[in-house]
Amino acid sequence: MNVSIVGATGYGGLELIRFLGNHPHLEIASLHTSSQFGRNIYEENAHLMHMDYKLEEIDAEAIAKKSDIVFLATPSGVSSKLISEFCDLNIKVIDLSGDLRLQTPGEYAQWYKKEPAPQHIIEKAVYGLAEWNKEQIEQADIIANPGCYPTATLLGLAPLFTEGWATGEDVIVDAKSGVSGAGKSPTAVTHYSEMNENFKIYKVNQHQHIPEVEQQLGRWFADTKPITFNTHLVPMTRGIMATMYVKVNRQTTKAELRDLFETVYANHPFVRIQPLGQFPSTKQVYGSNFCDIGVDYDERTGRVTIVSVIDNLVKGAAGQAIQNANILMGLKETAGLWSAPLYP
Ligand SMILES: NC(=O)C1=CN([C@@H]2O[C@H](COP(=O)(O)OP(=O)(O)OC[C@H]3O[C@@H](n4cnc5c(N)ncnc54)[C@H](OP(=O)(O)O)[C@@H]3O)[C@@H](O)[C@H]2O)C=CC1
Ligand SMILES: CC(=O)N[C@@H](CCC(=O)OP(=O)(O)O)C(=O)O
Repeated sequence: MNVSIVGATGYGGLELIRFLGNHPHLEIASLHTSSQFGRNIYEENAHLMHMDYKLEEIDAEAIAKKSDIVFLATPSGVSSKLISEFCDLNIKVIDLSGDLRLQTPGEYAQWYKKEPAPQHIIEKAVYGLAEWNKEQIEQADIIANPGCYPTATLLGLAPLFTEGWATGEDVIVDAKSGVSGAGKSPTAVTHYSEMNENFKIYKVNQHQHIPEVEQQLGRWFADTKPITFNTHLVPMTRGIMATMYVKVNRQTTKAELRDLFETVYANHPFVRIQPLGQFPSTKQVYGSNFCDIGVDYDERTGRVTIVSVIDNLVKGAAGQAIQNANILMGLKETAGLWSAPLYP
């Protein structure tokens, strides 16, 4: 089966190329750019010197003739425009941006400060949280790949919200990301001398992933109230850690809580639950599609602490997009993705 990538020169696109290069069933048919036509992908990306792909312009009809799936690894505000061109063609679309995730266009305009995609397209898009929406993903024509922070957050909160443990109130998410989460172009916030030996909070109570997390929590548990969700930049290249604090509607024990997580994710190979008393670090998932989760119950406060880590570029972007492509094409979910994290 053939796939094409639009936005191939960005971090998400490059990570798609890295994994697809080893995929047993998906083959890269073409790579597309809005600014580097005719150049070879390795010219600015020396780590791909063993590959030979000319960057092509973005022509939806030509892409649909070559490929079964197109990945849009483009900034928000771009897919919302490109998507219409692909919609009437015989090709599946997996969008890595935030453009198709929010079902209410007004909410997208409010949080992204951009024009939303057409309503009929948003309605067709299936939210690609691969562990939870598998049946819908199998039938989808358009997949909205989840954001990096929402992936770590939702996988951590899902057992409580789907199994009737959540009160729906007072959820606090304290999340941190490596700098590659901000994409390839350096900015005044992300360049070396600003980020090295620094630690920053940003978009306080205004992060665009807040409505995405609340939307999915509300699907699982209708009485979900607004969450507190804040994000920090850490001077590392990859990785997200979301530390979450949640009140539950029962007295429990650490062991019972861990059993819940273990049971819920028993058939989901990419989610690994830590033994009791152990908590994950970002390095243990580096370069991989795993989401590792540690849990604890604080008897003094009645709060649950959940720590969830992913690699933002893999499970948080390209890896989950390929996992979704696998589900969409009826392949084994782990195809092309079953590799150990890079360590140390
Ligand atoms: N980085 C991360 O950890 C994550 C990113 N995402 C999302 O994935 C998407 C890609 O992110 P990322 O790869 O980090 O971003 P980058 O900024 O690294 O890359 C984006 C790419 O999009 C292309 N592009 C820019 N403008 C246009 C345009 N007008 N039309 C078509 N293509 C364009 C550029 O390539 P060229 O100039 O060659 O066209 C660029 O290389 C974003 O929406 C991001 O929010 C989601 C989860 C995690
Ligand atoms: C570290 C960092 O800056 N991360 C970005 C993630 C952006 C992203 O993935 O954007 P969408 O998913 O909304 O398209 C941020 O916090 O905005």
